Amino acid sequence: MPIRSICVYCGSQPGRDPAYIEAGRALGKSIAAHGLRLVYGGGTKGIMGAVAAGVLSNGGQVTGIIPEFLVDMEATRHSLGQLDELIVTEDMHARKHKMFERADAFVTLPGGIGTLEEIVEIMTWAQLGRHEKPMVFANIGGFWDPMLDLITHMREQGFIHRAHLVQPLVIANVEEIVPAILEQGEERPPSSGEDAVISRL
Ligand SMILES: Nc1ncnc2c1ncn2[C@@H]1O[C@H](COP(=O)(O)O)[C@@H](O)[C@H]1O
Repeated sequence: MPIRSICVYCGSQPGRDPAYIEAGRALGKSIAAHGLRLVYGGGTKGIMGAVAAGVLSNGGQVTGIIPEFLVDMEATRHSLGQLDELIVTEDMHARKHKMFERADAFVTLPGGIGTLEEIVEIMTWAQLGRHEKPMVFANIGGFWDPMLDLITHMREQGFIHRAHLVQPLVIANVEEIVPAILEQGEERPPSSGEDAVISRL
């Protein structure tokens, strides 16, 4: 499956550790350097803004997908105008579906409830066999460890069915994320997904 675009889910806030913003910028830079398009939620603040800035300042392409009601919560409409593609949707459901359609892979940086909901939905759709797109937890400073422990607990307790379909990569080093996705995209067709690239749950 050729990888042309990567959807990044992340916090609309910067978080406490400056490493999160740095990771956002570095991931954006890496996406641009590999000639891929960023698909994201259109936010210009927090880690979302850092990822988009990282892509744009390195000559990359960005699609922002944002529901109408969030546009006016952004700092300036001008900053949204800097994206090379802006899609305004009617509501959150349409936004998430459009992000899914437009992306060939998904990366989750640190974030809050919104970020959590987005990646959990994508994992749910993988479990249901709706897609085989690569999914990555960018485990900056171990941020996702509690979530990964919970998923392991669910699996051990027999609540994750078709577990072979829900095998996100867990990668702590931002520089390794895009290469790992590209490698999985090359390897993957049909029913694979069993081999570890970096580390899997
Ligand atoms: N200002 C915002 N612009 C775009 N999207 C936003 C904004 N604020 C929140 N969101 C939504 O929340 C997630 C990230 O949520 P966190 O709770 O900060 O993790 C983002 O993808 C949007 O769905």
